[in-house]
Amino acid sequence: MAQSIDTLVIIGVTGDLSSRLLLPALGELLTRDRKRKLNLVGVGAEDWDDAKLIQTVKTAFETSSAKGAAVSALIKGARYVQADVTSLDDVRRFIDGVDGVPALYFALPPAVTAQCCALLEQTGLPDGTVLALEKPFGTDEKSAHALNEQLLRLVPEGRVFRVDHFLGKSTVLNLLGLRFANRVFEPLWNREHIEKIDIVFDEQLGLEGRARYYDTAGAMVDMIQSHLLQVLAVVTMEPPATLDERDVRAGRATALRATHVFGDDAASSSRRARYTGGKIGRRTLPAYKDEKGVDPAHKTETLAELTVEVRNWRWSGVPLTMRSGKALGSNRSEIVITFRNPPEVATGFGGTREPNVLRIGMGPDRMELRVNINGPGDPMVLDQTVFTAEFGEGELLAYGEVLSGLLDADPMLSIRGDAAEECWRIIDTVRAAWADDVVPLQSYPAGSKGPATWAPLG
Ligand SMILES: NC(=O)C1=CN([C@@H]2O[C@H](COP(=O)(O)OP(=O)(O)OC[C@H]3O[C@@H](n4cnc5c(N)ncnc54)[C@H](OP(=O)(O)O)[C@@H]3O)[C@@H](O)[C@H]2O)C=CC1
Ligand SMILES: O=C1O[C@H](COP(=O)(O)O)[C@@H](O)[C@H](O)[C@H]1O
Repeated sequence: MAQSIDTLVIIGVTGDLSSRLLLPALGELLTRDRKRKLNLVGVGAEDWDDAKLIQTVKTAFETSSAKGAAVSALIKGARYVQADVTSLDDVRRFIDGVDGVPALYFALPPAVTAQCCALLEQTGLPDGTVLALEKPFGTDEKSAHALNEQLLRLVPEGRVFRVDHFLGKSTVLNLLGLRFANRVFEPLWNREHIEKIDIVFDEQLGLEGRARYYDTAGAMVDMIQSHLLQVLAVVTMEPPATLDERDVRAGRATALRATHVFGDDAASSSRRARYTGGKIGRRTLPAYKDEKGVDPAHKTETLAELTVEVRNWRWSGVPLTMRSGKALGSNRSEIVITFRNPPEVATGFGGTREPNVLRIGMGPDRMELRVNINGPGDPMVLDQTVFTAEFGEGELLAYGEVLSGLLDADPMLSIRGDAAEECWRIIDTVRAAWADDVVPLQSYPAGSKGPATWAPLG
């Protein structure tokens, strides 16, 4: 812990992200770091007061069993400021009231964040201020670039945190150790030995009342543009010399710069679909188009798939497919690495010819390696056996890792500005093809595996 922030200002503290994800993770972090001294200021448009904020913080902290000196001190001093952060006077008021060096966490709709940042150019910021912005960062490559320029007028790059909580997931962090601290995987981690890589994030969750945001985002922007491309960057990056943010972020950004839609053909490399009514366990879900707040004219996809390639010596020609969707029959969150078959298997062997497969689960955090061995019974008949390892849960929730980096001013888990733009560059041609209806919007019943014609991944 190398604390450099005195006050965490959560702007949009009355919203879902703050109460469901940020505050519980903060409680967990303060439970671990008992010596951390942190003030909390909540900013929101709602007519709340300090007592209401404190009650919200306590309720959120209970969900992560937060306790200890740092927790009690933060709760005692928590302060609420009612403000419309698109009003210059209101922004000036809450900035002037901040003690010490602040981290401003924008837990706001992205368009409101951009408006607020424009006003901060007029008010100025205390020395050392750190800014944390949620995804989606911009709405396309051009707007992400403009937002980067705007932020750099406020603070230097090292103090801008473009948050992607998937980078804080313990399995994604474990990937660094798995890849770069072992002799057995890295020499095989290339086009000579790997046939394909699939990164899958299927959810049973449906819209969950998030139409205001999701109906203009869809699965491609909500999950692939941000989270899954970041996972892909960690899977495909070159070994960093150190875990310093300069090496790790440069490694991820370089991998993303080399990433392109497979064959530059958005039509054959992407698929999209939207759920119709159905049952997930005991829950009955209406069709997405009938959910409250949805405008069917947006043709928002709730399931997206995209195959890309990383154009460098290591990965040339290897298809990397990302898929994410909502209202599916089961939760599935994993990276699946399928190896090429051996060049020759001795004549005389019977049994399986399945390839070696490495599965890395992103919750539950586990690893599974499938290998062919002379199994029980006839020794000339090959069987596939599975080595498994439980990674165990990380010390902190993903947002706890993110907040820890933010409060200690270590941007290793933050997306560098150029990388944020690259992620839009990668998907922008696909979104244009979808807008032109080059790729049909298919459908699948809620609770199913997706459209019946889609081949399963991994
Ligand atoms: N919720 C989630 O699971 C996740 C969210 N995110 C990202 O986090 C961000 C916030 O999302 P989420 O919390 O879900 O959204 P919500 O709509 O639940 O919360 C946004 C908050 O911002 C407040 N707000 C809006 N305009 C203003 C304004 N002018 N002045 C002051 N406060 C304002 C809203 O207040 P009011 O309701 O009164 O308008 C609301 O409390 C988004 O960028 C989202 O993509 C990222 C990962 C997960
Ligand atoms: O950011 C988001 O992530 C969640 C999934 O993340 P998890 O940490 O809850 O597993 C996803 O449901 C949501 O749509 C998306 O906005």
